[in-house]
Amino acid sequence: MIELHGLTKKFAKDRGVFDVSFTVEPGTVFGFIGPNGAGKSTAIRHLMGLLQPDSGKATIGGYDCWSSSPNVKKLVGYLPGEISFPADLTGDDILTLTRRMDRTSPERENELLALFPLDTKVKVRKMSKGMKQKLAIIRCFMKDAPVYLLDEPTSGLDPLMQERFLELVLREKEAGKAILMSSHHFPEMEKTCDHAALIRNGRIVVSDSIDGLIASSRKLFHIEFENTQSAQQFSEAMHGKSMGTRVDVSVSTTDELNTLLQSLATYRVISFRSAPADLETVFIHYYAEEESV
Ligand SMILES: Nc1ncnc2c1ncn2[C@@H]1O[C@H](COP(=O)(O)OP(=O)(O)OP(=O)(O)O)[C@@H](O)[C@H]1O
Repeated sequence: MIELHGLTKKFAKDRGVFDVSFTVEPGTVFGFIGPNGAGKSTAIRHLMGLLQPDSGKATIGGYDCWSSSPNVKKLVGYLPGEISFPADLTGDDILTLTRRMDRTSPERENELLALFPLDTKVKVRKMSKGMKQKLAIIRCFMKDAPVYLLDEPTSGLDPLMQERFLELVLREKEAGKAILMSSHHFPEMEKTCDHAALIRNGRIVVSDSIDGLIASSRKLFHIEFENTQSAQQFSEAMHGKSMGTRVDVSVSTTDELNTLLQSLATYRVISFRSAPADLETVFIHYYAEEESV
């Protein structure tokens, strides 16, 4: 439904997106992860027909996002990363405009207003960041679109609203929508996404199903030894991190795991715990590498 094929747009050296390809099928959520300035919004703006690629292409429902932009826009609910409603309009004004433009159903609008309560009489200039975000979410989902492009959708929302937003995304996914969602928030990606890709310096560096990503991640173990001397010895041998009698150590291959278990068998161990693998473990080191560049 959503397809990027070798999408390339160069703003400056290493700035932009380079040879980005992925597909989002109906009834699935695709997570787009990456450090600040990595190229997530640029890719999403191409899908909205707001930018013309230098090469490659973006299509939605078979329509080219640049040359058939009006057809694409009919299929898409878009939540931009930066909300910029006219400051002098009220929430009601914006919802009325949306109703007219997208011929939305009053039931869907009321349902969304019940999920994300909002004083719609207030002018945009007087709204908090979270209020504007709720208004943008209501506006985006009022359109019962087959495709949603969501750029950092939970930014500014409080935890209850974040939770409601995730429920809404899961419901829309059940209804067969194709959803692309960019975020820096790993737990919410893990709850909603079927597939995720990490983009860095404009290039996709990892892309897989969530289960595949987690299965391939480094496994972290917390081990408690009888004394600090054993902990230190073991930690040095296994390149772990020791804190008193405790050692944290991670492994990525079966060979490494077996070396760890063999070495451990020569010590008296008090407790051995494996930390649950999650998306954060998979991706966080890409963010750390970015910092050290
Ligand atoms: N119109 C533009 N002209 C020139 N450079 C741009 C333009 N839009 C984006 N860039 C640059 O392209 C790169 C990617 O920006 P983009 O906004 O896509 O990142 P992002 O992954 O969405 O970041 P964030 O997580 O901070 O929102 C950045 O280096 C940015 O400065």
